[in-house]
Amino acid sequence: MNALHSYDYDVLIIGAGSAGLAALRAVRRHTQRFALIDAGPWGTTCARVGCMPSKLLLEAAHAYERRHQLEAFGVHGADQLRADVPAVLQRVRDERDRFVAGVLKSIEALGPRAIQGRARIVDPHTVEIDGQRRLSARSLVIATGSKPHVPEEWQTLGPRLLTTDTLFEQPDLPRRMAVLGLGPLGTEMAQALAQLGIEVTAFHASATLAGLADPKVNAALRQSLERSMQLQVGQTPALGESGPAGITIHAGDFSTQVDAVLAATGRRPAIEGLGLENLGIALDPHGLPEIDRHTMQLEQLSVFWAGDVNPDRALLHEAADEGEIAGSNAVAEHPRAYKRRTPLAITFTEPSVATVGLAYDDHWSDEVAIGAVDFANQGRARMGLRNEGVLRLYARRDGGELLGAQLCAPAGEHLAHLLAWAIARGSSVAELLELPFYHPVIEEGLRTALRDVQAHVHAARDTAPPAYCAPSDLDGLE
Ligand SMILES: Cc1cc2nc3c(=O)[nH]c(=O)nc-3n(C[C@H](O)[C@H](O)[C@H](O)COP(=O)(O)OP(=O)(O)OC[C@H]3O[C@@H](n4cnc5c(N)ncnc54)[C@H](O)[C@@H]3O)c2cc1C
Ligand SMILES: NC(=O)c1ccc[n+]([C@@H]2O[C@H](COP(=O)([O-])OP(=O)(O)OC[C@H]3O[C@@H](n4cnc5c(N)ncnc54)[C@H](O)[C@@H]3O)[C@@H](O)[C@H]2O)c1
Repeated sequence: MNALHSYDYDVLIIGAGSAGLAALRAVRRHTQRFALIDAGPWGTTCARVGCMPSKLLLEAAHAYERRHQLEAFGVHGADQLRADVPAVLQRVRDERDRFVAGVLKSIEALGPRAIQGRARIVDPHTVEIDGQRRLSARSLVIATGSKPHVPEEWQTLGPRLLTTDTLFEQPDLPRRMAVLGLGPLGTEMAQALAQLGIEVTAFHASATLAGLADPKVNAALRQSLERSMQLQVGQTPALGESGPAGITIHAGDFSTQVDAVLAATGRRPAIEGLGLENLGIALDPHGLPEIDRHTMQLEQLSVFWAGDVNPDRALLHEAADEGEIAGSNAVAEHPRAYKRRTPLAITFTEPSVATVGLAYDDHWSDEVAIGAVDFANQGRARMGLRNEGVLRLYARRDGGELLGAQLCAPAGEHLAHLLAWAIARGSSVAELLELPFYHPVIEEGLRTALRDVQAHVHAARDTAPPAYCAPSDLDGLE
């Protein structure tokens, strides 16, 4: 790259989250003339209030939930078990703090190149910090993340309104809670709270839970959630009276009283006061620029965009990829276009939920063949009393290329990875059926779904199994 020393820096990265830190790693391979600006708190959303504490809470909840199966396994006395919610939350924070400490250590090592302050863009090469000093750079990376969005009426609840920014800081949780919004985040937290013994009523404005477009998978998730909580889906809840006795919430004819509300009503890009209007580019009605997701470049500017500030795929691995692309292009002579990965999104409920590759569409024509497995009678799942959920596969009818999947299934997070890897490699269903399947494993359920979809595929080539695995042997294994 041309080091144009008329600027203070080669690159300024705004936002030290997972995307900003990935951009930093890419930038450092080429130049040491960079600075990382964050308004704080430092430590990343993922480690502080996102992926890590939420999964820690879910692990505790799932462990406690297993007590319901112990009697059936022949293990007695599980009814004596109690979840100590303050202790659960303390472990969440202790472990979370370890993850955050690792991030903070890497920031400290940057010395003065880590700048504390709120950044505002003045022009495509200039950033103002806290309205005071100005810094200039050849390139900017904007990675300011997102923030919980809570409809105004619920904000009147004051401290009885929680978001995932505040949930994990609670010393204890009340007896009755409402969860508003069952996107991936609300679904995870509603199940965690319910499994820990809190009376949860979950409200969801649409009928589609955890972003699932496939109605059969959605129905399976709904059935599983309803075992531990009261669900009100398909209408927007309204806040009724709130007093010392509780908070009243209505949804149509239904009403209930709770002690606190967790709002999981979506997140919005953190662009307020960022000065995007000073870049001189077109912004949509939400104030967001159009982004080329292969270069992460904003129009022809030397300004790059990464992470949840782009609401397109607000996931950790996508934020990291976008940071890598943005950082690499911020120091490149000419921005390069990078291939993006196969879509993969997981919701860590039990059974877990995933969307892989092409998402289900109600309007698909005959070009897409669908296959499925129901885990109710799947051998290994039954052994572990985890026999619920469905997996649906979508393949190109002509030739059988695997295109996508949605699932709510035992070990779903692992099945989803196998499927994402197969889709990324362009594998056909027939090719996947040639691969080994051990016995007895949950993956045999995936094989059932592969066979089901294969039955609806028009083979493009000779799909006879290889000689070492005759068709009759395959039948015998199930
Ligand atoms: C509860 C929860 C659970 C999640 N679980 C998962 C999961 O299991 N798997 C998964 O893949 N994803 C999960 N996610 C999503 C994942 O956490 C995000 O995709 C990821 O953290 C986004 O990283 P980021 O760098 O874009 O944003 P952030 O980490 O939020 O970083 C943005 C940074 O920018 C700073 N900033 C903002 N504005 C300014 C400004 N004007 N000046 C200076 N600094 C500024 C902020 O202080 C912040 O530090 C979860 C999210 C939440 C909330
Ligand atoms: N495990 C994971 O991968 C994971 C976990 C959490 C979040 N995330 C990511 O974080 C992002 C944010 O997730 P999210 O679940 O917060 O947001 P979301 O936008 O996906 O879901 C919020 C849901 O709340 C509903 N809603 C909005 N207002 C409502 C109201 N007043 N009452 C009831 N329902 C209401 C909406 O219909 C929407 O479906 C997602 O893009 C997701 O990719 C991922």
